[in-house]
Amino acid sequence: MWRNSVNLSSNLLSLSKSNHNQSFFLSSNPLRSAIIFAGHGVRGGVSQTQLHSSSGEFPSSVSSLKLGFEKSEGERAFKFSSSAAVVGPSVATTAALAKAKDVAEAFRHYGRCYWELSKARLSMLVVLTSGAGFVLGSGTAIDVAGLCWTCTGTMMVAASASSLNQVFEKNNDARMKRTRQRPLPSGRISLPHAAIWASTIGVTGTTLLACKANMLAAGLAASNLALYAFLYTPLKQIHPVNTWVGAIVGAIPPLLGWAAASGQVSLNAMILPAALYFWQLPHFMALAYLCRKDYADGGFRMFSLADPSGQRTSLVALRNCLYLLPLGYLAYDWGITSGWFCLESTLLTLFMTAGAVSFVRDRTAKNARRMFHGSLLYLPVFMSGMLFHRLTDNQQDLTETNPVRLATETQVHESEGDCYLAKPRRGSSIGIQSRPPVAYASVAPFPFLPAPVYANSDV
Ligand SMILES: CC(C)=CCC/C(C)=C/CC/C(C)=C/COP(=O)(O)OP(=O)(O)O
Repeated sequence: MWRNSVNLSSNLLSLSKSNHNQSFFLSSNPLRSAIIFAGHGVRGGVSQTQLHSSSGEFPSSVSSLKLGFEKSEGERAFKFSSSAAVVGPSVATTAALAKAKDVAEAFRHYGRCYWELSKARLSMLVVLTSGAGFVLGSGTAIDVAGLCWTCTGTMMVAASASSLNQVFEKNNDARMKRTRQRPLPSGRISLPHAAIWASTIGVTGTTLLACKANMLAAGLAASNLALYAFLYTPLKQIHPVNTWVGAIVGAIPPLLGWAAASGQVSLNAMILPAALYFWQLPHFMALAYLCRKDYADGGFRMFSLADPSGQRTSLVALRNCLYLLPLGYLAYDWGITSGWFCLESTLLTLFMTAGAVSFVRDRTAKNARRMFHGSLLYLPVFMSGMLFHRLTDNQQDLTETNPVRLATETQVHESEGDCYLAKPRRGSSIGIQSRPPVAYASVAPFPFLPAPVYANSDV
């Protein structure tokens, strides 16, 4: 590290417009500095210039630099007068470096503020759920570009929702240990700046979804933003029902993804949203129990506040774990995944339920934390399992319309370690076709015989 300090005319460079004898100061605000530099066709006049350097860094702010300039018509170059010819370029370099450093610092500072305002890790989880919904809602081929656009749009709208949430909760966040270091309560960014950031990315993300996915996906994203920022957020200070409203907010992104891929929402689009809805209750009940003092300090009316013993909180968590149990079977029954997912999902849910049972029986912080960590594990495993065992339309097609091919391909897949025996996807035109009895008969006892093809099976 080394320090350059510029010592010009009693440590100041005088920046003046010769016509008006007006001084300009290079602001520590990089934007202002940039505007000052870019906005004037100037010739720099520097006198009694002296440079000295000692160990350390560049001055973090150049606000103490005062340069003398003569305005020169049409000349945009940053030029020094001849009296400064010897040291001029060094001074220019130093000033430019200081300015660049200021700009870089501003980028870092605001970048970090935007990252925190966006609750970036939560928003990325939201994007994962939306991406998973997109893949599940895709037929046979996944539109990768569409997936990327959907994820980008979802990220922007989710970031906007989280930023608005912090704009509205600035004072509450200031009173909570967990949140008082956030950009707004800590004063690192102003309220209007945060609001402008939130609005800009919200509008951009929604527009992106409307243009690159479809209006249904954009509508779901915008409605979800409104639900989170304008209903859930104020409800947190009014009524414990907020957790259930928040669970709806968390459940919508996979539906958004499905809608972006397929242009519609149907019953079989609901498995992942339902999983997210029920999953959030044990997750947030554990959090609300562990942080109940903090929430009370912040003025939030969480369910756990009115339940000092934690009994009702733990029962809500357990009940919602149990609601997760049938989802694996439904995913299989509705033709979304193979039977393996039914098995895996059931085991996984039983694992999380065991955590909830321990919490019900012994309501300690340790058990609440265990249930919380179990919930953290649950979601990625559940989603990965669902994606891994998902059935494409072609695979579902095999189950109903071409049993011979099904039998053959099932053998192939069984030998590969995964059998995708599945029921037809509900609501799919493939799944509801009925086949003439002879077609069934051709499978067994003579599976090698081709099934007769009927031009119109209704006849
Ligand atoms: C597409 C779109 C708009 C998606 C939005 C998804 C989203 C933001 C989900 C968050 C769900 C939720 C209840 C979080 C907790 O917020 P909190 O306010 O209780 O958290 P805090 O106490 O940490 O502020």
